[in-house]
Amino acid sequence: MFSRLLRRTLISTRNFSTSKHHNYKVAIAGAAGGIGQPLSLLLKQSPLITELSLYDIVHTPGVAADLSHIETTAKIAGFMGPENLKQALKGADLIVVAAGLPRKPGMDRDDLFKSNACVVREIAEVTAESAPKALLAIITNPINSVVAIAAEVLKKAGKYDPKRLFGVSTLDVVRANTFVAELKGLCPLEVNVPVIGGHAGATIIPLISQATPAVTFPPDQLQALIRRIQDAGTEVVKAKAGAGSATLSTAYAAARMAISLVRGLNGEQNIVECAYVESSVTEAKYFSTPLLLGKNGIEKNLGLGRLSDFEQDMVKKAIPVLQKNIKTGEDFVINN
Ligand SMILES: NC(=O)c1ccc[n+]([C@@H]2O[C@H](COP(=O)([O-])OP(=O)(O)OC[C@H]3O[C@@H](n4cnc5c(N)ncnc54)[C@H](O)[C@@H]3O)[C@@H](O)[C@H]2O)c1
Ligand SMILES: O=C(O)C[C@H](O)C(=O)O
Repeated sequence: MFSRLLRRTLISTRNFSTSKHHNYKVAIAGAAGGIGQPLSLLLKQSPLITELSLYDIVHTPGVAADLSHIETTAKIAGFMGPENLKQALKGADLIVVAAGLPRKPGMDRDDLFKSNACVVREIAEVTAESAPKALLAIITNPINSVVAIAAEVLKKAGKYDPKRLFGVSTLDVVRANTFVAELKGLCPLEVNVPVIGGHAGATIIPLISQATPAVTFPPDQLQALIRRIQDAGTEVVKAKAGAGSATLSTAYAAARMAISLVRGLNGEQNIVECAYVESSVTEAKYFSTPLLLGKNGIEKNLGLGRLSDFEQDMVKKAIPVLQKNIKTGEDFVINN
């Protein structure tokens, strides 16, 4: 009785539930990490996923053995080391990348580029070879730049489909929902705040004017709220004091995004998530906006919607920053 109740609770969490059952293979790169482990646990709860492939350069046999005892549908397989990456990704419908270094206090996300660029390049190269039709969802920072690396690698291999590549910025939406709910005394599950732009500092643009239910704040409280959403990653990095960055809330957010992508593949209607994707909505080549998801990944980019003057100004300021971040990613592929 208890276990059934627990299972129902886990799989009926917001956006995790589904009525149809199909066979989807999801691969997680970086599966033994601070995000990878709880993300794998959350995805093990989804009845839509029948195969969960766990890849890392360390510890995957242990993580896989542990998860494989859980009484849910997904079959678990663990793969360790680059020589097994091809097999880990083979035939995946969705690949989620949480591999690479996290921040320490005093660093910004761009400081991770040097170490994480190669990791994303390697996984994108093997994706092109092993699972060219997979949706590729990248959590690894700096998202603003590494999504461009994956795109360029896939283009080089002749396998790029802009509808299938996503930078996972769901955590910004999750945080915005939580903080707005706290300030207004609302249930967070009923709040939805689109967050557009990118995933670092001033490129994180919460659209409070488009929140549902509608909410308003005096200007100083609005400024403080936006600043808190933009700095929330740093808030966690500081609190963890050298032990890494957000892992549990990221795993929740990434699981929400992954399940939404799989529900889209499964033909469910009206699945909308914000993510950082190739875009013609602004002058920045990649930009996060709400996306309608479907059988081929992005069904429709829902665009910016109506912005307040303040939000328009934030977009204007974010564009040159994003353009610079994107160029860093593109140049890395050209020069290496
Ligand atoms: N998008 C977001 O919202 C968001 C939120 C939090 C963290 N992040 C980013 O996610 C990444 C992972 O964070 P974490 O806290 O899980 O770090 P972590 O160090 O705990 O885990 C990273 C894992 O990646 C593995 N790894 C390293 N190189 C690899 C490779 N070449 N192939 C496969 N696996 C490899 C490591 O062995 C480790 O298990 C970081 O870059 C972090 O900045 C993004
Ligand atoms: O802040 C970080 O470095 C991790 C992540 O991008 C976050 O927003 O928590």
